[in-house]
Amino acid sequence: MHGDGEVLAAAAAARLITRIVDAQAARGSASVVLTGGRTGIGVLEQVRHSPARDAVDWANVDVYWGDERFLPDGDPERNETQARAALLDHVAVDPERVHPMAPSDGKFGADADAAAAHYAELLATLAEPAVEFPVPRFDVLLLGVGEEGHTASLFPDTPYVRERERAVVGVHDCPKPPPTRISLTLPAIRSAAEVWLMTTGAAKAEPVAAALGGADPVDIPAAGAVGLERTLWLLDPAAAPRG
Ligand SMILES: O=C(O)[C@H](O)[C@@H](O)[C@H](O)[C@H](O)COP(=O)(O)O
Repeated sequence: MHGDGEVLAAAAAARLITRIVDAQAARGSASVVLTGGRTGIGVLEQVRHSPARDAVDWANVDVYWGDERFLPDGDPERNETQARAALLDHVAVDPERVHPMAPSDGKFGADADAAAAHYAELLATLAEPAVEFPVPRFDVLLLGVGEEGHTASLFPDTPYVRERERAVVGVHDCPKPPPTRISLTLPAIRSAAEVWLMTTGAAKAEPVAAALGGADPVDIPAAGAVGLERTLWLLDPAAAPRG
């Protein structure tokens, strides 16, 4: 990553470190939901390179994923593999508190729906009692944005972006490879305290403008990604709507 993309990733990394430190000061721990894609992984790399990363008590960070590419364990295209290489392998996270989505050669084999249901159960188990939607408190949920407006692995005009009941779904026939994925749904995403949408480049200007302009999430899934307390768009100049 270089140029404006790198500046954006570094700025987002600084914010992320601050957000985690603040959550830990308030509650003793913090929970972060990671995303895939160049920007999301670029931010994790910037966290790794930041001297301020040592202000975080990494053993008290809960790590989740907002979506995963349903591929074998260790596949270089898995979001988990990339997040570990970018950051998690370099800080003292507690392995018990890192919650990747299942790979396609794990306990559920090639059944992405079963793997998704299992992740939903895990989230429900870790949820605080009496929450509206059965997921843990997420202090910050990171997302990227696709050229056609997808976010996490929720693509336009699919049953998955319309899902209302389940927190996690197996996603099939995705236009962006690989075709099979696992994703949090919009209700799960909307249960996060803060949702940060991060993207760069002119190719993203259109979906960003549509989402900020109040598009229907069925057409532009990123438009439906809203945090309970805050929704933050972190953009470089090329992706930002022109005033
Ligand atoms: O696993 C994935 O592919 C994603 O989580 C996906 O939603 C990604 O964040 C966007 O497609 C943006 O990706 P870029 O930052 O690479 O454009």
